[in-house]
Amino acid sequence: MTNPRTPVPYDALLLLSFGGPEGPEDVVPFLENVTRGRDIPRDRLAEVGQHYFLFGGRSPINDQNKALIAALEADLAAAGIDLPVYWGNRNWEPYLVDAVRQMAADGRRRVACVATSGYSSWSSCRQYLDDIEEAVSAVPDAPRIDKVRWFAFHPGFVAAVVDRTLEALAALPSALQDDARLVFVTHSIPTAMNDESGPDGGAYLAQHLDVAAAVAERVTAITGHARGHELTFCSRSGSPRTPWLEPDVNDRLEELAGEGVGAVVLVPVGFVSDHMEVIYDLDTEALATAERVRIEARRAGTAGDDPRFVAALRELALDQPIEACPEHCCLPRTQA
Ligand SMILES: CC1=C(CCC(=O)O)c2cc3nc(cc4[nH]c(cc5[nH]c(cc1n2)c(C)c5CCC(=O)O)c(CCC(=O)O)c4C)C(CCC(=O)O)=C3C
Ligand SMILES: [Fe+2]
Repeated sequence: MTNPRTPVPYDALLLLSFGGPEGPEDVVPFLENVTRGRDIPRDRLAEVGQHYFLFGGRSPINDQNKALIAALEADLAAAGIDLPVYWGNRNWEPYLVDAVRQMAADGRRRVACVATSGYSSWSSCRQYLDDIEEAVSAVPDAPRIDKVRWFAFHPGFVAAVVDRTLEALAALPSALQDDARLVFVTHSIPTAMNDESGPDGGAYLAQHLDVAAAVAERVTAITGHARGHELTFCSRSGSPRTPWLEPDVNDRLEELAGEGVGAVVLVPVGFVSDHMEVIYDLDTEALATAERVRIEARRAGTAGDDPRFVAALRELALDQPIEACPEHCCLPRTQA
């Protein structure tokens, strides 16, 4: 049952995501799933648990994925493509393995997959490939699943982030808008993980710098005003002895205040929806830091279910055969 409108014989689309707790009783088991086999100190876990409890024990990520799926279904229908969309997560229900089981039961043979993570690295790409391999090997007659590689360079993603950035700029007091600095933010990862990311290493950082520069350039062209931009990091975890990518967004805001910067827009370019890392680490923590150091700050939205981003995901999945990552891509050197 292949689709005449797609050049590749995919018979389903799969959205693969992180998953998040639905209520207070889910928080601890969710965190156990996320950190199984990882070197995360106990007090860091307790602290992250508190972030979830502050929001009633519930992450917004599942609702955001439901909205993205509805938008994908509408986009496919408008493009005249008759393909079912399935959903599976790494760390919470609905689990990937159950989606694979359902696809097998429905007779799907070859599936195009997009993950809610737009950059290369073990955490943001390779781990999802491993999840797919594990789920597929656990299900008899599982379909073949091809996952889209890093996608944040896509003009549809960039256009959505540009618009969210312009909206945040416009929400600043008008006297501060022209000089507001664009502070792009993404999830920190261990520097070793960055060194091993992509086919040649260093891809996680390089990709973010490229996408941030593309967004800043569009914002300059549209507003007719060049403003400084830079990349910062949030959500550092792991052992304090392990180096992670820096500067932390909070530390950088303090420095910017010292340099006399009066206004910033935080642009969460590393994330595709306003999930917990965004509503806690940026909206709760970084915006409080900005207030303390007397910087006027606004947080730009994420691509979310912006129609240009949704169309980009459809194009990336279906317009040409999905190219597999090279064997050694994003693998720790000891495993490569
Ligand atoms: C690169 C990256 C992304 C972006 C790409 C992508 O989206 O995939 C991302 C997204 C997310 N991370 C999330 C949550 C968590 N990440 C953790 C831990 C970690 N993340 C890491 C990296 C990333 N994470 C790393 C290197 C660790 C250390 C442990 C390890 O080496 O694996 C922990 C454990 C506690 C802690 O250590 O902080 C939690 C709870 C949620 C869900 C939010 C919600 O519920 O709304 C989302 C979308
Ligand atoms: Fe994470």
